[in-house]
Amino acid sequence: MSEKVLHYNQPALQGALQIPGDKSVSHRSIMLGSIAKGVTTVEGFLLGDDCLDTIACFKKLGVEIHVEGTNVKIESPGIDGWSEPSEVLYTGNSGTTTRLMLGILSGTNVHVIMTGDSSIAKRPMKRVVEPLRLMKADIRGRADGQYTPLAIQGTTLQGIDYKMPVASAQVKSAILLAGLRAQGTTIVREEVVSRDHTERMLQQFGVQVDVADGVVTLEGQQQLTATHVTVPGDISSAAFFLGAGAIVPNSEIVLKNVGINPTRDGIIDVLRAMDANIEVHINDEAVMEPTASIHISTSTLQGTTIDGALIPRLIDEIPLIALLATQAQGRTVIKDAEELKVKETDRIQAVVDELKKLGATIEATHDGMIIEGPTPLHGAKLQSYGDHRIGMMNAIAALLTEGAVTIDDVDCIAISYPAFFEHIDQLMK
Ligand SMILES: O=C(O)C1=C[C@@H](OP(=O)(O)O)[C@@H](O)[C@H](O)C1
Ligand SMILES: C=C(OP(=O)(O)O)C(=O)O
Repeated sequence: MSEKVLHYNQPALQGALQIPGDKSVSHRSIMLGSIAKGVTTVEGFLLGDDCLDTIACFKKLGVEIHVEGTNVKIESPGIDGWSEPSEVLYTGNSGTTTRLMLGILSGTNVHVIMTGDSSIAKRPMKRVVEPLRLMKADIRGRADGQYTPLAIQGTTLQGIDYKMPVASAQVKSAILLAGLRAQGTTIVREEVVSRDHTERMLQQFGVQVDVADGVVTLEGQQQLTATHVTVPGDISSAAFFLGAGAIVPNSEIVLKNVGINPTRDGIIDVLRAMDANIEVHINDEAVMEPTASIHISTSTLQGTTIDGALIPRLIDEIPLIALLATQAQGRTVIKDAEELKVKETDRIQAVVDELKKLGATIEATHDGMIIEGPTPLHGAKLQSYGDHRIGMMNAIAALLTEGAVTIDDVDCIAISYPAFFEHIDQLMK
């Protein structure tokens, strides 16, 4: 665990950044490329620790994967040709890897044991295991399959018609990926729509998936056709610099290659609602995952309310949004965000505790937080709780303080954004 002392002395941020690959799309490119027989190529892959753990899992299943810079070549015998691994699959810190792999592995003919780090060991897996068991999956784990380590014996699955009890793309994706192998039709019904990268990418691999009014339908036993995947930049990574550009004095930033999938772009709506100086220049709407160049400059922000269907569209950006709210005029209310409690750490508690240490006026509620602004922030000793998004929120806060901010663990930031500190330095030149 490496500590870092940040003493930026209130810089102005100027210039352009190329945003690195989207974590959700990168995971899925390896997964679908491994299910498909033949050669799949990926460009713009995120070399974050979570995505590298996904690659390591599929290598253990006998898939050949070569990484060269941000290009990846996947040569797979196809899901029916995977070999039974003699070692445990390690999913690290990645909820996405663990939950989507559960769905994929349930319908294979291999036995696998999966485990992750100490954070994964606390994250709820029953939300995926329960619907998969209804599909006849054979999964065992601690507390009746709630926690890792998990043992999966691949078997023949049945399609399911499932109403989602929680807005979660990981649960939806696990069911759809199991449904691909199942007998009959699989239907997933969402009351609040979660990110749809799996549906989009399945279509790109030639799978017939119907999506209408929050209902996703696919027929089982479809084959995937190997293809080429272009990964858009990660809007969840870009968010930290969108935020920095809006609150650090005398700043003007251009973020290039930002994925603006409408199930992910809630941060743009929030910045607009807060009166930020933001301009979005769309590159090409016709591609599977559209991207844009986003211009942002120092803004006088207003408080806002964030709730309901907006929450899944910005769930990972809430730590950063809370920091923005400390600099906005008036009250910001974040509600309907209980899901934050079951991320890498309890993000409601972590955000409130760390921003309070910096001098913010912020209170936790049962499903979110309430922030009063603007408040000047001062230096402090902060914790990341091994959570990359909390680590990055802390580091962006350090751009505003006169005194130094010490962060206990900055290594965790490499989970989703290995170039994060280089990018801060790039904008300060
Ligand atoms: O499907 C995905 O790639 C993800 C879905 C979200 O989690 P939930 O499905 O738990 O909401 C998100 O928080 C996570 O960072 C990535
Ligand atoms: C919650 C996150 O990821 P995961 O669920 O894949 O660990 C995240 O990246 O913020």
